[in-house]
Amino acid sequence: MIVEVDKLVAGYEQRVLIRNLSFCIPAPGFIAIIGHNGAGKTTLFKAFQQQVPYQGAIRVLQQDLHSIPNPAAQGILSYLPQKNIVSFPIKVHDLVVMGLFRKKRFFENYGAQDYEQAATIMKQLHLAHLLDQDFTTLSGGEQQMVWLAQLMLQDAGICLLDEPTQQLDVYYKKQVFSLLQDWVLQQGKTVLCITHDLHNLLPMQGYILNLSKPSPVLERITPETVQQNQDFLEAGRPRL
Ligand SMILES: Nc1ncnc2c1ncn2[C@@H]1O[C@H](COP(=O)(O)OP(=O)(O)OP(=O)(O)O)[C@@H](O)[C@H]1O
Repeated sequence: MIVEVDKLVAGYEQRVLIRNLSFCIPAPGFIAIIGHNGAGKTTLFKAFQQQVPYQGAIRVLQQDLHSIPNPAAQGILSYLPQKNIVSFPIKVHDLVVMGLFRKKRFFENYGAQDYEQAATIMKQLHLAHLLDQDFTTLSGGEQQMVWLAQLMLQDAGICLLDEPTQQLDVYYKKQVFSLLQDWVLQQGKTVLCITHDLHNLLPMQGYILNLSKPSPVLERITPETVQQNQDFLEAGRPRL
């Protein structure tokens, strides 16, 4: 079992957002996590990172997440947050290369080979022209692509992506979903991706987990399930 969520209950103080959520991902797969604003999608990722208290269990590779010290440093989990702000000038290649952090000792510098790896990833994403630019001068969408490149370099088995296509134009949205599909099918990664871009899911192989439903379960992505979930979300928001 790659990921197993068992009777998960999580939220903030008086407000329970995730009630008794259970699902299993037995083999590498793509899971689109959808739901209304405030449904608890990011909160689910926070539970994966032990940033909110929860009841129930989250197991990865048959191990309770509570018992794995720093899963990011071990290459088990990587996480791309919704907002990732950098407020100081830094070259794009210096930011991307940091994806190799777990292969470095504290204060060890990145070398020529590391920068080559960073450049290769950026070429794969057709973003090599940005390598030498100051990250803070890039457009929101370009910045998002750079974070994805850094996450690719981390090379973790399970990737948690919080709205990775939020600021992207239609071309890049399509590219990113196709890239995520390649991560799963060719590299055996498991990708949990929060998204509001339901129509981009149509060509994907994988599952939908709709956290706005009263009892969310993994639903295989088909034109019918995408439409059914779109209709469900458009029909109204649950009362809080
Ligand atoms: N630290 C916190 N303390 C109290 N409430 C919080 C905290 N963080 C988030 N919330 C609330 O929990 C609810 C769910 O937040 P969450 O970020 O999980 O939603 P989401 O499904 O990811 O939404 P969106 O689609 O808007 O990103 C929101 O109403 C939010 O205001």
